[in-house]
Amino acid sequence: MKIKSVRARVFQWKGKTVPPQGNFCSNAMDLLYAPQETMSTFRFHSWTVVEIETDDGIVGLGNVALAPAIAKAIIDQYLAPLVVGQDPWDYEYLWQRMYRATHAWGRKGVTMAAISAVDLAIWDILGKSVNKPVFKLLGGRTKEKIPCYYSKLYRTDLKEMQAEAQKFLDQGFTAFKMRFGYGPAHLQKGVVENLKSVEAVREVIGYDNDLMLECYMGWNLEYAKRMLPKLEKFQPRWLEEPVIADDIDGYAELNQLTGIPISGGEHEFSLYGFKQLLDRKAVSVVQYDTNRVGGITAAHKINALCEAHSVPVIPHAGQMHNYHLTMSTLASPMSEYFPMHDVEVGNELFYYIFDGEPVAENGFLQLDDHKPGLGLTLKTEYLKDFDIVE
Ligand SMILES: O=C(O)C(=O)C[C@@H](O)CO
Ligand SMILES: [Mg+2]
Repeated sequence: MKIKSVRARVFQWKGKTVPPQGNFCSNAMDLLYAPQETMSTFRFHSWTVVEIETDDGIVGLGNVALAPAIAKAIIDQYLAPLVVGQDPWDYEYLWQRMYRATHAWGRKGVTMAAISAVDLAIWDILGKSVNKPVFKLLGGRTKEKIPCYYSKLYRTDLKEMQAEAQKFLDQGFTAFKMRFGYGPAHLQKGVVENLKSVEAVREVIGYDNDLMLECYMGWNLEYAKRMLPKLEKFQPRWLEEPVIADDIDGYAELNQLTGIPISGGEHEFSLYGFKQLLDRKAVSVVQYDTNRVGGITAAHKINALCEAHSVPVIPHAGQMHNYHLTMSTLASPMSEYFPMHDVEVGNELFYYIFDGEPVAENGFLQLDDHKPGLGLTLKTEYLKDFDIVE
């Protein structure tokens, strides 16, 4: 079997979006004076879809959400020529070819995200060519079904957050991730508001359900050191991305500071990036995203590294490319789960592009043993809401 063609298209959402609401998610731009709404650079309103066709007519689907137009350019100009004419079963060789050919300017960020999209499509081909789901090629079914946590609860009016938490508690979720709205720039009032929001959600879900706290790189070391002791009484399962991804020393200091585990990794890349995080005990939960970190080829290696370090892997974002990694290893106890809703930040855009995503039931997800490859197809229902750039 040989790769015949690589097609990368950018799906640009032009449908309805929920307008940004104030401080609904702390983020790295909060620490700067930013004339526009600070979360604007972290909205995912476009997505690049990669379709790789083989000489015997199998089409593999990959995807990338980070800087999708740039990722497409990297795929078209640099990565596609490296894989066309090659055997997709030589996936390690092809991954190394893409990684080393772009090493001078790649390694992390959008280049590794572009490599991930090509790698996902290759693994989709592999599964389809042997009529097996990808997780069966990685280690098989390690769980009867995948526990997942409800992830949204952006900072809005406290009563609205409580109603949202109650709605999904009633749907059987036993784990919830909420977002802080405030950071160092919002002074002591922001500290009080942050603590109020955690108290409000705990009031609804109680203490026999898990609560995870998301900072999305919006704090700094000094502020996180002030906040962590104040948060201990709420017994969070983890505090996520308190500082920017490059501040590994900051992560490591915070991870030893209190009994609250620090999580991160959705903005880290490659096996080497996670070796650094684990060697320095910077995180207690690893959260790579398989469409960023280097695809399935890289994520599978990182799963083994995490197993050796006894650090759990709970990939960022849910989505099918991550579910296969979680299903295939005991090192990954659960998945993140975004429900489908109106397009807001954009993590939910995946549902408008692809069919095949499992819907959570009572806080669990199921994968089909008999659905080959990643188990996704392109959805046609919302095509009118996208401009598609070839
Ligand atoms: O789901 C996460 O962990 C994210 O970081 C998503 C991002 O949009 C902030 O909520
Ligand atoms: Mg996150």
